[in-house]
Amino acid sequence: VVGGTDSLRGEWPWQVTLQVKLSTQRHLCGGSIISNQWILTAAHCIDNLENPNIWRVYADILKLSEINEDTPVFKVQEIIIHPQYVTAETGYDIALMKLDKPMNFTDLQHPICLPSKEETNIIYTNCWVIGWGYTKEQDQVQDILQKATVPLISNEECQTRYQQDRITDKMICAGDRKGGKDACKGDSGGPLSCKHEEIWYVVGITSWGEGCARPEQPGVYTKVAEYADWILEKTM
Ligand SMILES: COC(=O)Nc1ccc2c(c1)CCCCCCC[C@H](NC(=O)/C=C/c1cc(Cl)ccc1-n1cnnn1)c1nc-2c(Cl)[nH]1
Repeated sequence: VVGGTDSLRGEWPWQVTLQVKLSTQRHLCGGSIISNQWILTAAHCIDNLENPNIWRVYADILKLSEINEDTPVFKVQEIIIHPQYVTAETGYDIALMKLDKPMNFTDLQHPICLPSKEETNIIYTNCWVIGWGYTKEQDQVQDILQKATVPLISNEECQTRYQQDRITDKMICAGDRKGGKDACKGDSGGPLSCKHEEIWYVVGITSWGEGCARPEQPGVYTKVAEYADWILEKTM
């Protein structure tokens, strides 16, 4: 996250770090707890990593350095990638991971609400991008989970910023016109979390953008409300 600050422990109890264990293990993407056995993330995180057995899911983590062999970990029994996904820029950048066992919820690890399809005309004014990603374009993954507020912008304005791409109605954009705050490498798959009438919703999934926090280059997120039916069909 560019332009963010350190999160507090328990501030984002639905945020998980999705890690891949090959010869070594490392953070790959963010994800959101949406039920006791399902994690929501971006399909592009799974590119060429479709084998569920290599994934490790950690919840209730503030610092990546707190993860070691003794840290409670979830394995993944199933990965569902949206059937129309090809690349992040062309959309359908959404995937589900089924945990090998149901998670016990605590104050520090529990789900975020899904926005419902009917609520696609809510004006969200309190949205946060969260992650352990880079704080500038050439950087490295951060130890402490970062947070930054970003304003949602209209798809019409977003389309004017991305003439080479098609900003579809299943995408949502966020960022200040002057830049400065945005997701960056290592944040993708994580939630764009918006608080509305005292309840938090996963309004977006961090997907793509041209550089990080550049002026007039907003972040592009998968618009979760447009996939409510698909998520319920796959997870119920
Ligand atoms: C020590 O461990 C590490 O360093 N891990 C580790 C460290 C970094 C990375 C990995 C692992 C995952 C790579 C493959 C999967 C994922 C591949 C794509 C992914 N993109 C993003 O996270 C955000 C994109 C993004 C999103 C918005 Cl909304 C706006 C601007 C964006 N950016 C534009 N340019 N940069 N960001 C990414 N993630 C990384 C890179 Cl490198 N790129």
